[in-house]
Amino acid sequence: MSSKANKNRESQKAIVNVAVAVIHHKDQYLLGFRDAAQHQGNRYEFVGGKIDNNESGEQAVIREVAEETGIAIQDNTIVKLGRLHHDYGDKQVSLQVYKIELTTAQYEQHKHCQYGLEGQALVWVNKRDLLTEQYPLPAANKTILEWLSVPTTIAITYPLTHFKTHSDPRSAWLQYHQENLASKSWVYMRVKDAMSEDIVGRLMRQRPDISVIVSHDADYSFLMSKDLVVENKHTSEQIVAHHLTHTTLMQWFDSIQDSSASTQLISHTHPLFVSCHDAASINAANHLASTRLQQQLPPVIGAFLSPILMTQTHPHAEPLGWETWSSLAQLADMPIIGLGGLSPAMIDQALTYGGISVAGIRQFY
Ligand SMILES: Nc1nc2c([nH]c(=O)n2[C@H]2C[C@H](O)[C@@H](COP(=O)(O)OP(=O)(O)OP(=O)(O)O)O2)c(=O)[nH]1
Repeated sequence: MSSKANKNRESQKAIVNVAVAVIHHKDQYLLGFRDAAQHQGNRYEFVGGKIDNNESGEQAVIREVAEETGIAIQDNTIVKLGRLHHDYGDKQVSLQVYKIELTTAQYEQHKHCQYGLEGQALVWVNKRDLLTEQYPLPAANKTILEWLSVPTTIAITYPLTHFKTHSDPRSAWLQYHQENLASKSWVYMRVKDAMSEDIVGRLMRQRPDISVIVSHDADYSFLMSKDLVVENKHTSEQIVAHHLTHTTLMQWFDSIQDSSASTQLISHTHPLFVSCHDAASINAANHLASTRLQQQLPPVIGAFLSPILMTQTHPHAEPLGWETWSSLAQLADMPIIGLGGLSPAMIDQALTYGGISVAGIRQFY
């Protein structure tokens, strides 16, 4: 084989490790433009570049942002959003993606810069335009946009048993959530009752403003009915993701280890959230995330990692505490959502410890 062919083979096999910086100030996000001559050229990109040998992803992201934009981010909170592998055919990349919020002073200083330090065009775009793909990005970034769609707070419904003293618990559950859920919130419908589809469906019809996460194995096909168009939106569109409990996630993982068992089919239609409590379940979640990317299925967009603190709903579960939670969060290839004894105001603490959102029941409505 010629040395050129050998070289081609080598370059196809080698995975390029890249640090990617999602830099934003509130809803304004910074994009660069990739020159036509570059790999994946003539597209927008997040600031970033190759991770050097002996450099961590975080060190690389600080260096790349300084080299490309002159913005010094070493004192900002740098949160790992996720890691993903993408095969472009001519090149394989492993992206380590970080989210960095600039201070108002940093943003004011750089918001009018039209060119970066390497002569590349820079542009600030609003989040809605970014997520609706008004700015073409490399294909691998599709997953990053899905990760960014996850809001900083997620409300979780009370279990049906919370209303067990009421004469009609299902009506009480429905009325409580209909009246109390915050406008336009993302809500994880955790009813903990096998026969809950009808009340979840009714809540969705009564509150067309909310986006919902539902159990991956519940049957919501009735929401596809032609009649269920509320405020110009089809009710089924309210389902933004499916959810896998810790138990289901581990069952899926066990089934892929055991070649004689049939692997559980998990939603081909929606992105996924999973629940994790320890390193083993995060490992399973990482396998699930990479399997879905390989199969070009909607990605895993978040993992609820719990319990951080003592909770009233799970009084016997040993809390992880912030330090352990943080080291587990670092292992995950997807955005981490803090859960267990938190309030929405604890988002800054969650960011500092490596999470991107907080979730909960009582204080989140
Ligand atoms: N910076 C950046 N790179 C991205 C993004 N999405 C994505 O797939 N990539 C890919 C494109 C490139 O193959 C690689 C980035 O490496 P790079 O910026 O050092 O690549 P380059 O072409 O400038 O480097 P070179 O080979 O010319 O030295 O990661 C993104 O949002 N930002």
